[in-house]
Amino acid sequence: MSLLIIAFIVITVIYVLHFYWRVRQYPKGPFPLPVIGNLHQIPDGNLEMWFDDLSKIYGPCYTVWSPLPCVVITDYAHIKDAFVTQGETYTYRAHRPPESLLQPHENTGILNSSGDNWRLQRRTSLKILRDFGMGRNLMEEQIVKSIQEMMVQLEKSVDKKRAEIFWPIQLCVGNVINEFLFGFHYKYDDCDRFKKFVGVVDHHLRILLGKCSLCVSAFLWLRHLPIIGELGYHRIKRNIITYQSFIEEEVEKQVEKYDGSSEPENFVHAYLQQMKQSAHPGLDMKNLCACALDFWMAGMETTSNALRWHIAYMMKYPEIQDKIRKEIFDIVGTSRLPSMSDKPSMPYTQAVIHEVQRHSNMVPFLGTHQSTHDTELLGVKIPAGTNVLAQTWSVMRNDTIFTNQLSFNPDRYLLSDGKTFDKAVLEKTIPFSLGKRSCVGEGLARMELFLIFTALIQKYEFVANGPVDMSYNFGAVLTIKPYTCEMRQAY
Ligand code: HEM
Repeated sequence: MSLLIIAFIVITVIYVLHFYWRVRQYPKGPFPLPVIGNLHQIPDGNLEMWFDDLSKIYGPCYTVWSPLPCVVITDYAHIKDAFVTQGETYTYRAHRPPESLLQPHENTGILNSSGDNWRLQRRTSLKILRDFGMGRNLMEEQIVKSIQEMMVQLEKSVDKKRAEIFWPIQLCVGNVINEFLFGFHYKYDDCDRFKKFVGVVDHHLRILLGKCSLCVSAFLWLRHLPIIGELGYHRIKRNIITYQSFIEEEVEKQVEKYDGSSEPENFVHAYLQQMKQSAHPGLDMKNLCACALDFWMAGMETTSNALRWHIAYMMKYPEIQDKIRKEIFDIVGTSRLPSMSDKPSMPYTQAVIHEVQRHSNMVPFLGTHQSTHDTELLGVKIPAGTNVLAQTWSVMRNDTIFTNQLSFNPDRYLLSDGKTFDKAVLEKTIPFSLGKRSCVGEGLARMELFLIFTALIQKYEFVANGPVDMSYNFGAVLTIKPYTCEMRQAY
């Protein structure tokens, strides 16, 4: 018995010494405890604020033990050094739950894959996106079609004194992705299936960041325990399985329809054509489904939520709303919808879109990047295999290039002529991240934000029903709380 106790003490001492030896290999952060790391200090919500507060104590590069070591970087210089200057070193993702649960097959798709397969899927998807954006610009046509349907819906069925614009915007953005991926639109009066899966994604983004999932991520065996396993693993997995089957059904339908050689009409067709033409073993059905799932997941909540933020800011700052509408009327008039060819002539509107993205700061930190080998970040040693979490929220909130950072001021993006963009300010506005893993859908998202936002402002004046509440729900995407508004005809 006493031998067992001595063995236990010796093992514990070795473990503790080894743990603190490891702690010294990483940038200094809040003091971690053996086994649990900083888990006891990690707040249940608003992680972005906690990370920001820590950066004021430990600087812009520090480690949080969750209980796995995670290096947090919170300023532009470190993010640029990691993802641009040393881009190749930080392209891997951490292959652990909860992120890895998104895909039914390991290392498939774009969002959570790594290495050669990530490179292949990203390259193929970007090629398809580019092909659809060229020539007659299918992407713009699809967005305009979705806008027209949304406008009809807003005109006929919404109580304009207390309008709820949540679903019209969601369906408009959802239909753009759906049309791009699978070539069909949901009808406004027949979209229960769509609503069900939006609910699944929304739930996923909320439950993803809980403490239980952090524990399971560090100690995989915990998923077999009753409560922690349920909260940190099984409920996330169950939630996402319904969603995966929805995507697989839609892909299947397109596979049956497409002959493999005619002009592709949507992403699934184009990917099938690539499979046939290149015969690359990495281009297969598993990866096709995984990419489609990533696009649905990454492209819908972000863009629809961004548009809801835009309208909320317009209600809070009616004088800015009027100024945009004046620019729209001057350049586009009222007889047609705004188009992408109008964009270069509308610097003020562009400045407002940049400022909404900066100020709402709705993607607080990026998916985990992992270092592939021992390296240094601006002189600080980072061991191979370290998870790096970049908090772009802090850059866009604190960087001194943004004078009066907390005020909402679109003019900060324009030089005194009111037309030329201030490149230094733009450079640090990074809602889509930087470098090799930056957002694949950035071009599409920017097009949607411009076309949908300007179409809404052209047609309606949005007036708040009472004080505008700019608070948000915390999650992987910071979502503005649901609101109603009055919609007055603008012309
Ligand atoms: C306002 C809208 C959007 C914002 C703010 C946004 C932001 C981001 C951010 C911050 C990342 C993470 C980059 C990193 O880890 O370094 C990302 C990745 C990604 N986004 Fe977006 N995104 C938006 C819209 C879209 C759309 C419309 C699509 C597709 C149709 C899309 C597809 C993706 C994909 C596939 C990735 C993973 C890239 C990779 O891991 O290589 N996003 N996005």
